[in-house]
Amino acid sequence: MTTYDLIIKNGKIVTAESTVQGDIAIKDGKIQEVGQSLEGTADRVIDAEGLHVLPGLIDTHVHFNEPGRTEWEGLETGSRSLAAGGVTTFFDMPLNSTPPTINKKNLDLKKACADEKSIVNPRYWGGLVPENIADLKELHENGVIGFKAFMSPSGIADFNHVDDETIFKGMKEIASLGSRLAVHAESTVICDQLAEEKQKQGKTTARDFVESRPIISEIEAVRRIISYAEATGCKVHVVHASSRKVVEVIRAAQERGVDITVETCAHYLALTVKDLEEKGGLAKCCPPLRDEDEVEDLWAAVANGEINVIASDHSPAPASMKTITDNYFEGWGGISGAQSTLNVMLTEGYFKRNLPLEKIVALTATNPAKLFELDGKGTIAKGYDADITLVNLEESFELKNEDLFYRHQHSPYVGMTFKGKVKSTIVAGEVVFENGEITASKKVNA
Ligand SMILES: NC(=O)NC(NC(N)=O)C(=O)[O-]
Ligand SMILES: [Zn+2]
Ligand SMILES: [Zn+2]
Repeated sequence: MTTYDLIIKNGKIVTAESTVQGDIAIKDGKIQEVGQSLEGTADRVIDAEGLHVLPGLIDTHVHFNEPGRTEWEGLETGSRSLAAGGVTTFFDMPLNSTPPTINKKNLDLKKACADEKSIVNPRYWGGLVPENIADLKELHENGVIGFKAFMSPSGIADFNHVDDETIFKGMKEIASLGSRLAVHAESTVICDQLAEEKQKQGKTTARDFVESRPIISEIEAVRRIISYAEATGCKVHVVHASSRKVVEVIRAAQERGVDITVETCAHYLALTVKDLEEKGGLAKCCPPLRDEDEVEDLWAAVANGEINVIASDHSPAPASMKTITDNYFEGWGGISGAQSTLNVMLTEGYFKRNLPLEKIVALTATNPAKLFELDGKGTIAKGYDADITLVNLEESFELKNEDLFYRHQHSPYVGMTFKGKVKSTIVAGEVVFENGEITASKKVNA
């Protein structure tokens, strides 16, 4: 009889294709067998009767800010929060860490931190900034997922946004490497001009801030990047699209044969301008939250297969930087949400809008694995990595600050009631989170 490290028995196994009751046998970090009534013994057997068993989520967009800005988050707290949220792999953004990931030396620094501290699988975006086109090749050779550029100011002094000339040159280089450019697509001209007008008139409410970063600003930047993609052949991934109107522009380009994909984030599907008004800085991000009709339209885009991936864009900061008294142009733009993506998708998607579980798995695990060529990840099947999360769909809970594993225990999702609770998260066969506790063997004393 075969001996395994772990057997997960009798769960409802969800993949992008189907949901089937069965067992999963794991050894040496890999899924060895998936099937009904598997034979064999194991060091540990988890009874998953009544639970759903999903591939661990792949969060393609987080800012963990390490090295250099761990007072905002860090790889230990950041990765723990992911484990608690059922996420087993993350792609860390090149900015907010200091130094930013814009050359191999800096990438090596970040890798060393993650190797020491992360309890889930790390991957890295490289940055494209006006100063580093000569470094892209080496970053690519050292395994970055792709390159992230800002088309408008990033809010971080050591990560400059790209002017049109740099982005064009960068895209030529990235195309020659066969890699992909991820863009923060907002128009500097539109946002800067509108913000200046508003502030001159003393208009600084949440609504004023949102109006200074309108959907057309995203559309303008996306249209420009599409033109450059068509001219250079560079593959493009638009991050955090806040509206279906942005997605429609991308769809039209896809239909012409442009290799362009799109991410949206849980907060654009769960929160509105009203939350920004009520919760203040906790709900401030760029592009900003939109109104309810936009949220519904974005869900329609999700249901219709128009979105490739859903990420958190976890961009945390200390409470002092998130406090807005009356000027919404002040205060850090970035949402703390890494722990809640699956909760949002289950509560707002599966339960409220009948979005099938299989689609949630596709958007949060299978699609990102395929798009970014992560071998052995993104589904539950023989030979794949044993990156898995177990969820109880019957359990509801109200999210409390003390439930959060972030360095700063705040989030616009606090106070919301979610249905569907993560019970365990397994990374390469090791249970790293179980019943509300981190159980990973990796211990960090930093
Ligand atoms: N420097 C950041 O972390 N920026 C992030 N901030 C947001 N989304 O508000 C982002 O992804 O643009
Ligand atoms: Zn961004
Ligand atoms: Zn981001």
